[in-house]
Amino acid sequence: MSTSSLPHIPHYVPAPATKEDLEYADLAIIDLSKASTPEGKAALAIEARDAMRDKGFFYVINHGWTQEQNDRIFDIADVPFSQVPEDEKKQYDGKMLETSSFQGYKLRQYWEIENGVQDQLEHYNINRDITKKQHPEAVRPLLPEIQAFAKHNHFDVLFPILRLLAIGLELPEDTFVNHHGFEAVGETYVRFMKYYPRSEEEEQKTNQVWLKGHTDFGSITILWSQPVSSLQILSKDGKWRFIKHIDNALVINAGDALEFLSGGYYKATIHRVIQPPKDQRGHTRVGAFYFVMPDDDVKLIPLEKESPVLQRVGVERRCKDEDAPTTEQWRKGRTKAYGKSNLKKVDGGKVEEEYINGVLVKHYS
Ligand SMILES: O=C(O)CCC(=O)C(=O)O
Ligand SMILES: [Fe+2]
Repeated sequence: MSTSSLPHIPHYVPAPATKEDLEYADLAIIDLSKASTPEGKAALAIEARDAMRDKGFFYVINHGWTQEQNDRIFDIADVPFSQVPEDEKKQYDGKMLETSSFQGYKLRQYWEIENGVQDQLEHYNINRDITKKQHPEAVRPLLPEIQAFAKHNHFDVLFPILRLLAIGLELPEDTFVNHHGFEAVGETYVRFMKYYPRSEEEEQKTNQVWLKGHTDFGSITILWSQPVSSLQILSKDGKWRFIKHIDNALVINAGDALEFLSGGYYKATIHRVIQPPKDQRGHTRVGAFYFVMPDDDVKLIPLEKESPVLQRVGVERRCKDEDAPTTEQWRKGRTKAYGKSNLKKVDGGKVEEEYINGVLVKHYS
C-alpha cells in the first residue's frame, strides 16, 4: 500500500527524543533478518534466550516494516483518541469489570494508581479479528491497515520470536507457535494507548508513577518503540532503568503466560511508566502494541517433560499443575482485577499483592 492512496488522517508528532542523560537498561538487539538461514537462526536463538533470561526485555530490528509504515501506524494509533468525540468513546467502553476482556476503550481515570489518584491514560484495544466488534466511525476506514498491522505482528514478528524461544528450551521449534493460532479462540490484540500530561499534585501523590510496576498477563508483548522516555524495567539489582528509544525497533518482553509455560525459565519482567524527563514534559505519549496470549484453552503448565533444558535446570511453579489456570481463566482474572482490586501492601508499601486464580501477583509503585 503506498501511503498516498490511504485515508487521510492527521500526522501525530511525538515529543523529540530526550537530551537528558538517563540510566538506560542495556538490552540486546535481535536482528530478525538473521533468522532466515539455519545457522543464523541457531545463533539468534542463543542471543534471544540469553537476553530473555538476563534482562527479560530485548529489541528487535529488521522486522520487515519500514519507517514509513511505522510512522503511519503511530498516526493511526492517535485516531481513537484525537478523532473520536468523548461521548462516542463511551459507547465503545470495554467495560472490563463486566466483560473481563480488553476490547474497546479503557477510558481515562478508570484505574487507581496511588493515594486516590487515578490514571490519565486511554487505551483502544482491537482484537486481531477486527470484525469481532464494531469500532468508532473515525477508526473504520483504517481497519484494513490495522488488520495488516496485526498480521505483521503475528506472523512476521511473534512467530519468529516464538520459534527462537522454543529452540532456547530445546523444544520442537513450532511448540509455542502451535499455542498461538491467529484463527484460534483467544484474545491476542492490538493496543493503541495515549498518556496525557498530569497535574503537579497528581505527580507528587503518585511519586511520578503513571502506570504501576506490573508484569503483562500474556506470553509476549510487542511494543513499538516511541521517543518519550517513560518506560522503565526493574533490573535484577533492584534498580529501575529506562528503555531507550530506537527508531523503528520493537521492544519485546515475556508475560506471565510464558513464565508459566517455561517454568520460570523466561520470566515476566516487571516494568512501569513514569513521568518523562523535563525536556519531554507537557506532551502526550502515544503507543502501539501487540499483546499476545496463548490460545484460550492452553493450560498454563510448565513444559517440563517436553524440554530437555527444563529437565536439566528444573522448573519453578507458581501453583500446582492440577491448579494451573488456562489462558482464558488467567487473562480474565487479571483483566478484571487490574487497577480495580484491593491490593495488600507489603515491604513497607512498595509492593502490593493479590491472588488471581490462587496465584500470587505483585504490583510495584
Ligand atoms: O506505555 C508503555 O510504554 C508500556 C505500557 C504497558 O506496560 C502496558 O500497557 O502493559
Ligand atoms: Fe505492560
